[in-house]
Parts: sequence; C-alpha cells; structure tokens
Amino acid sequence: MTASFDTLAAFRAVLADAPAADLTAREQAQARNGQLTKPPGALGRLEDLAIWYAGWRGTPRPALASPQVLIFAGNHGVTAQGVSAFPAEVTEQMVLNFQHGGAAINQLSTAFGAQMAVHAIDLDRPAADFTQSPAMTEQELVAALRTGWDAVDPQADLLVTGEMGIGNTTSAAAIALALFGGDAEDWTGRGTGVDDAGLLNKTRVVREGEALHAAAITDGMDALRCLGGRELAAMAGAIARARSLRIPVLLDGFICCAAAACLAKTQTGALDHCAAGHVSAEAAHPRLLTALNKQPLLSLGLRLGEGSGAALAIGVLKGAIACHSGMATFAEAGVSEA
Ligand SMILES: O=C(O)c1ccc[n+]([C@@H]2O[C@H](COP(=O)([O-])O)[C@@H](O)[C@H]2O)c1
Ligand SMILES: Cc1cc2nc[nH]c2cc1C
Repeated sequence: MTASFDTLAAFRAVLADAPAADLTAREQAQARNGQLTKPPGALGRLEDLAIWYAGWRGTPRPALASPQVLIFAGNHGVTAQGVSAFPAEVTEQMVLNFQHGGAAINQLSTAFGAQMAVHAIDLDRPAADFTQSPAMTEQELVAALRTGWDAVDPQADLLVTGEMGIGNTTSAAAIALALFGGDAEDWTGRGTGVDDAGLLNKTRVVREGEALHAAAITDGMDALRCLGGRELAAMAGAIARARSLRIPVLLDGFICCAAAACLAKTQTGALDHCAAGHVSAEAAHPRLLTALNKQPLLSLGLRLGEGSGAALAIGVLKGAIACHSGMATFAEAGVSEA
C-alpha cells in the first residue's frame, strides 16, 4: 500500500488507510523475548523496542541493516519577526555543509551505518510569515508532503527524519499550541539561543500566529499548512510513507515531533510506527512528547535538530534488535530457568 496523493484530501485518505503492525509477528517476537537467556525484563525498554520493531517489520526475528536518514530544509518568512538567534541565510549555508559532509548529522549517519540524503525545498520561496497569512497554500503543502513521501527508500528498514530551517522552532511552537492548547509560553523555547527579550518577542509571535489561524484549523493538516513550513511538511510526508511501507521511524527533536503531531492530530494512531529517539533541550519538547504519549530513548541535552538525536538512537535500536534476534534461548544454551 504505497498509493500516492495529489490533493490534501487524498493525503488524509492515505493516512486513514495506513496499515497496522503485524500482530502475529509481534506475538511471536513477544514469545521469543520470554525465552531468551536473561531474567525476565532485564533488558528493560530494549525488549519492548525489539518487539515493536518486529511487529512493524512483520517478522519475529528481524534485522536492522539499512537505516535511512532524511534531512529536509526549508525557509521561514516568520524570521522577519526576529525570532531566531541566527540569520535566515544559515539554512542554505548548512545545506551546502550537509552536501559536503561537514555537519554533525553526516558524522552520526556514518557512525551508525545509515544512508543519508538532504532535500532543500524551495529555499528561495520561504513559507509565508504566519503572523500575516497562512504559511503555505494547499498546493505548496501537498508538494512538500510529496517531497518527503518520494524521498523514502522502500528498501530501508528504519527511517530517521531530520530538518534544517532557521525560524522553525517558532513554527513548531505555534503548531503545538494550535494542536494541544495551553499558552504560548508553554510551547515557546529558545531555539538556536534567543535571549530573554527575544524569547518574549517569539512568544508573542507564536500567540499572534495561532490566534490568527485558530478558526481555520480543524486538524493537523490545517495546522501544518497555516503554521508550518516545507521541511515540516516533508517530514510528515516521509513519516506517512514509512508507515505505508511498514518502515519504523525514530523521531528527532521538537520540530520533527511537531511535524509528526500534525499526522497524529489528523489520524489517530498515525504515529504507532514511530518511537521518540531523544528528548531535546528545547524547553517544550518534554511536553510535546507527553502529548504524543512517547517516551524518549535518549536524553543528552542535544538541541541541534538535523535528525541528530534520532540518529544516535539508531545505536540503541540496533542493540535491542541484535539482542532479540541473536541471543540464545534457555533451551538452546542449556541454561536453567527461574
Ligand atoms: O531538534 C530540536 O529540538 C531543535 C531545538 C532547537 C533548535 N533546533 C535547530 O535550530 C533551528 C531552529 O532554531 P530557530 O531558533 O532558528 O527557530 C533549526 O535548524 C533546528 O534544526 C532544533
Ligand atoms: C549552525 C547551525 C546548524 C544547525 N543545524 C540544525 N540547525 C542549525 C542551526 C544553526 C545555526
């Protein structure tokens, strides 16, 4: 089931038709887990991770051999409001850095054996300043969703989605406010490092943007169109494609999770094939993970984006699957059970 889409209505239908995990494979993996040479539960969350992965891969003894890291870059008109510590040109400059292998995510992808690609999406056409108008038209949103959808390698057995976009923590905060409520202060953090005055201004921008579009937002796709950006939409499209291919996903930081939340708030269960790779140092990321009912695998104080925290979590998932699929059972090893 990898039917594509050319309208937002068709994308919503793709989400509604998404496949579930293979319950038989998951139950078999659960049974195998109970026979492995360790005290019950001694591998902690690694056990749940391996069983979750087995269910999505449809086999009780899976391998993780071909992870894919996809980085999407987009520009944001809302940077005109002075919401970032860095100038908007950095988005394009960092794309060149990714292409030349000089960014953190290049190193982490190599370290964890992942193929990596960067997709710069219409950097010369920033998403509109959402305090003035919707960030994207429906056509622009669909095009960006498709960029993400088309970027997923059907042969991959794990996906990490990451992003680069100066100003995008402001978008992510506005999306979270629109989808989960509360106050602008609850969702607005320092991003690349704005000072106290910058944080106050950014909070105002988040509040005003959400208020302007609240009446037009009925689901996650509306929030993504009104308050998001092309790289957020592409991450959402890639996560949805992975689901259609039953490829598990590791979510990255605050912006990735805001994009993913747009799927969850459009279709219940849309993130069942996703695990949270890490909790970032962006102030509202713990709250967003709680809203998504996801527990992060790592907590290392990262606030980089680029898929970096999720890429690190590939190592954890590889460890979980190596143990699950490679360990001997009590019977095989002749070890006495409790
Ligand atoms: O992943 C995160 O949680 C995260 C937290 C803070 C900043 N970032 C990165 O920093 C950029 C956005 O920060 P800002 O201040 O320009 O909104 C964007 O390129 C993100 O990849 C990412
Ligand atoms: C240098 C730099 C690198 C980044 N990578 C992801 N977001 C970023 C933001 C900045 C400013």
